[in-house]
Amino acid sequence: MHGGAGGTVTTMPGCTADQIRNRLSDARLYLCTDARTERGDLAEFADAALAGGVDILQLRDKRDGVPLEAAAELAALEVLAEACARHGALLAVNDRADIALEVGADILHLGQDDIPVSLARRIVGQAPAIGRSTHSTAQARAAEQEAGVDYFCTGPCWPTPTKEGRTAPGLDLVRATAGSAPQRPWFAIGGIDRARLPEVLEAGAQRIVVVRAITEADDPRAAAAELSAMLRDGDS
Ligand SMILES: Cc1ncc(COP(=O)(O)OP(=O)(O)O)c(N)n1
Ligand SMILES: Cc1nc(C(=O)O)sc1CCOP(=O)(O)O
Ligand SMILES: [Mg+2]
Repeated sequence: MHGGAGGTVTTMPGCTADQIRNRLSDARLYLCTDARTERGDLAEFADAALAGGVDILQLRDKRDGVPLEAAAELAALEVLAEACARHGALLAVNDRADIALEVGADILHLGQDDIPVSLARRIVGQAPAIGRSTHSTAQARAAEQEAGVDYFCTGPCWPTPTKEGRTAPGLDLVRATAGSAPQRPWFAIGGIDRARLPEVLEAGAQRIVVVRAITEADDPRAAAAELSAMLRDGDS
């Protein structure tokens, strides 16, 4: 899918733009993980989550809202790039187009307060998919139409300590988005776990993003496998 093996992270030929978008369209389970610096088990954790069925893996390490320094982010992404390559999953970078370009990421994720999509495209080129966070029906509609955007997320579905201070539009935004039948893939995010997933599916989402439901699980592989099975239950 992407480069990034060995002592330094290098940009290598990855998937074509079409291959990335096909895999994105098939994806159901998207995980954001921190670098697990204290636990020191990032490679083992990533292997477990991906073996359980995670389709997209993003590095999102923001303790108290503060992102990792670039060198630490590149080192963690090298580990995740190798894991994604082992499992055929998509690697996503959060916020930073320069780092996405450097590691040959499949996906760059941008929020409402991040750099404009048009600028990100000039940096990363056409191949990587770009995703957008949305928190209202107006933002979701804009993300569905904005040039250069390949998928979007709606949330938070529930208030979450992972993104403190963000007002939750709740499942109403999921229902409204599902009702508008977007042409681009979209994911529900925020406070989703195994117990709440049936409500999210009932509201009309087919894809989800999670953090704690897998990062804080005693058995990340089993947690991912359970979510993945529930998400794919309706697939033929
Ligand atoms: C897949 C995915 N969805 C949403 C977010 C949140 O992005 P953003 O609003 O820019 O907040 P930060 O994560 O950057 O703090 C995301 N990272 N990934
Ligand atoms: C990173 C992030 N973005 C959100 C958004 O609504 O855009 S909610 C969120 C955190 C999701 O974490 P958890 O699964 O632990 O609740
Ligand atoms: Mg962001």
